[in-house]
Amino acid sequence: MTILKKVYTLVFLRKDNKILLGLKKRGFGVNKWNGFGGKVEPNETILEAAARELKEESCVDVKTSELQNIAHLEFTFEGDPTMMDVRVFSANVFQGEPKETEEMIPKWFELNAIPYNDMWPDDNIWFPLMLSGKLFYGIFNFKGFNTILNYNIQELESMEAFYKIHK
Ligand SMILES: CNc1ncnc2c1ncn2[C@@H]1O[C@H](COP(=O)(O)OP(=O)(O)OP(=O)(O)O)[C@@H](O)[C@H]1O
Repeated sequence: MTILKKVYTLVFLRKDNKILLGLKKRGFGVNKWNGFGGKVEPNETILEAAARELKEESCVDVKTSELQNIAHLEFTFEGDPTMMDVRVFSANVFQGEPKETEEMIPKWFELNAIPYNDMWPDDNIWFPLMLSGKLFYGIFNFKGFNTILNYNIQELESMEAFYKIHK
């Protein structure tokens, strides 16, 4: 039974038909390529957390007004009562060049060369929706960290409308 919910951010930068991913050097998702993000702290908004985590992990600055919320993902892991509630954002306006940090090694990838084999297994399910500009809501139920027991994805008309009914 899911009884706890933790809110996370996940930010993808886009430039010239490329997407910025970071190779996680430690902690949850170590050795996987992913967007940049982490837990929302109690004293900040979700947008502030998204910009802060991007800065901490890649040294890139983004204005919160440039972050477009494109998806809501929910991850559960069999036997773990915590649900990860992940707010996904994309931005194509930002300041500074990505640099390696203690947490991530950043790299731009061509959209036809995304390293799905070295990413979370849910990514190759929902990246195509993100890359075709769709808004969506996905839930994924994992067994361990490599097996998806079941999932469901729904395309959305607008994120605002979704959050009006999904609190
Ligand atoms: C299960 N399938 C998944 N697929 C794609 N992305 C996933 C994911 N599960 C977690 N994520 C993302 O991974 C980051 C973890 O963040 P994480 O490093 O744990 O957070 P934070 O930096 O606050 O932690 P510490 O400060 O190290 O405790 C965070 O962006 C979160 O959205």
